[in-house]
Amino acid sequence: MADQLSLLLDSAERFPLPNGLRFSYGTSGFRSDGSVLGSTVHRAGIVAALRSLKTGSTVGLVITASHNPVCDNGVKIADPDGSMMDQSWEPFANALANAPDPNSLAQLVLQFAKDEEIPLGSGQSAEVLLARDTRPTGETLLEAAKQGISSIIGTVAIDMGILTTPELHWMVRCWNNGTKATESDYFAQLSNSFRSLMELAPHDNLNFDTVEKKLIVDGANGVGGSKLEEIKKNITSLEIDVRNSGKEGEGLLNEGCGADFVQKEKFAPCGFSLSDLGIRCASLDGDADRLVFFRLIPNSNNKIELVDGDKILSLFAIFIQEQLSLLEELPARLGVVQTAYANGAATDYIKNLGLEVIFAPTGVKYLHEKALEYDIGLYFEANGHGTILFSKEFLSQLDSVNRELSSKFPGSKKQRAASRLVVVTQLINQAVGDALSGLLLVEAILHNKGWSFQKWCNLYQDLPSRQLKVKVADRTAIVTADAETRVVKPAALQELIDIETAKYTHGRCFVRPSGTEDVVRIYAEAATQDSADSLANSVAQHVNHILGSDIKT
Ligand SMILES: CC(=O)N[C@H]1[C@@H](OP(=O)(O)O)O[C@H](CO)[C@@H](O)[C@@H]1O
Ligand SMILES: [Mg+2]
Repeated sequence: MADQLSLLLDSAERFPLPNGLRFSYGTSGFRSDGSVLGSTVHRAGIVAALRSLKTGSTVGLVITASHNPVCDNGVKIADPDGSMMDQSWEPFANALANAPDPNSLAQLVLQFAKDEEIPLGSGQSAEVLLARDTRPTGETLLEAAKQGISSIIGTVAIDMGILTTPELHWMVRCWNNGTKATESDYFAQLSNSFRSLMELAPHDNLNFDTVEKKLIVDGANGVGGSKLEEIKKNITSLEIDVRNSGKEGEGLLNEGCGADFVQKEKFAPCGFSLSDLGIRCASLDGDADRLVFFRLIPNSNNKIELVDGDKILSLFAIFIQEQLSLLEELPARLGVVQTAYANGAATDYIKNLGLEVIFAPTGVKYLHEKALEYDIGLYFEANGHGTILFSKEFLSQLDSVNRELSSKFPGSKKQRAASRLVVVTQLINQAVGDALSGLLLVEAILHNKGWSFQKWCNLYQDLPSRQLKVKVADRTAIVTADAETRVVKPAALQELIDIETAKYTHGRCFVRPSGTEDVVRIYAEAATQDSADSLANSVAQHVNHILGSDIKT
């Protein structure tokens, strides 16, 4: 233990906590300006090493700030099954990130190891897979993570290189399952399962004219574009044109492009023009875990028709439900998880399909957790982050139904439905929402259904909505309940929200503190855009009065 202590102290000495800053493991890990994150990432390395020791499995650590500006960076930890680190460890991660000096850091580690019965210093080995996105501060921060990891005796850091966030999560999951886990395995799994699903399209409802072969993808000048270039080498049935791929001269990461920009601004990203009219387009975020689709609207100054996470979710739900309806021998409890940001029209649409819809607070870790409660759990945030989870029991039943049908009724409708489901389980990234795997699944489903982009858009009409953000002195003064749909503190605020909302047809409004930015977010929905804008504005004024702030859009 003495060796362990001196190793920790020496290592922590090299990464002092910057003066006056506090770090918090928010909705999606620690995030801040990349230049001040050395100590945080070093300490996240320690947390990851301990997590690996505790679980006796490999864990992951990824350095990224997703859709945030290029100067930002961040770090998050993946658990052995590829999901986000168990939330019960977040308070420790927070305490460690803010430990004022090496001594208190070491004491926190020793105490936590004792409380959690982590075999620290026992000779047990541990492993952390590392990855980073393309941000300029990534390389230095990766070194900080490595030093944090190696300050826990017996832990090995394995650098997997520059990856999308979902690739790293996928690798951790495969590594622990003992299945192939390299990047070329990931590419092969995606392209092979995509090809298989395309080939399983019913022969009788195909109309190749309506499903355009061409897709233009905005890579947000992040890490996803170059990965898609690799995947597309093995795909012939779809013509993919990658823009904003992060190559020299193409523009800055997430600036005027990317899924966050497209979804919030409802404008075409840079690099797109009127010559792209009529073509189906998609947009990834900087670390390729979010996905939205869009199409330019003629004569509209680059405005777009948006297909957001809610509509991707609806498409996936319809497709899975359709296959299941052909397979009465395969009963499955299907559940859909959304957040309060889901458009009311989307929720109504999914409920009308006869599906169970439940709500979770913002942040995929919360949605993922709820989706695990079903045989098939589908979850999406409106901003395009989501996936489909299949329970172990369902997967094994599906496998045996598929085998039986393949031997008894090969080529039958039922057998093809079972095969489609099998392929979906291989194409979708079950570790975490993955823009690349989601994109290929969307494309294969549109092809299977013979659906044009228009048909998909027309599933339902979104209710007009408006999002605002307000900077306040202390956003933690707002406490919410019921999956963030109600403010419980300050109570007067909820009363005012209720009074404002009641003034509008189809009015809905909620307020919550962001988990990634120092702001309070306001969301409003109503029958017309003017009403949604006015509802959001009046609630923002109330937030302003009660908490003291400036309104930002
Ligand atoms: C309204 C919104 O889009 N919120 C985003 C944003 O979280 P906030 O807690 O709202 O800042 O970033 C999260 C991480 O990417 C994402 O999960 C979430 O959906
Ligand atoms: Mg992201």
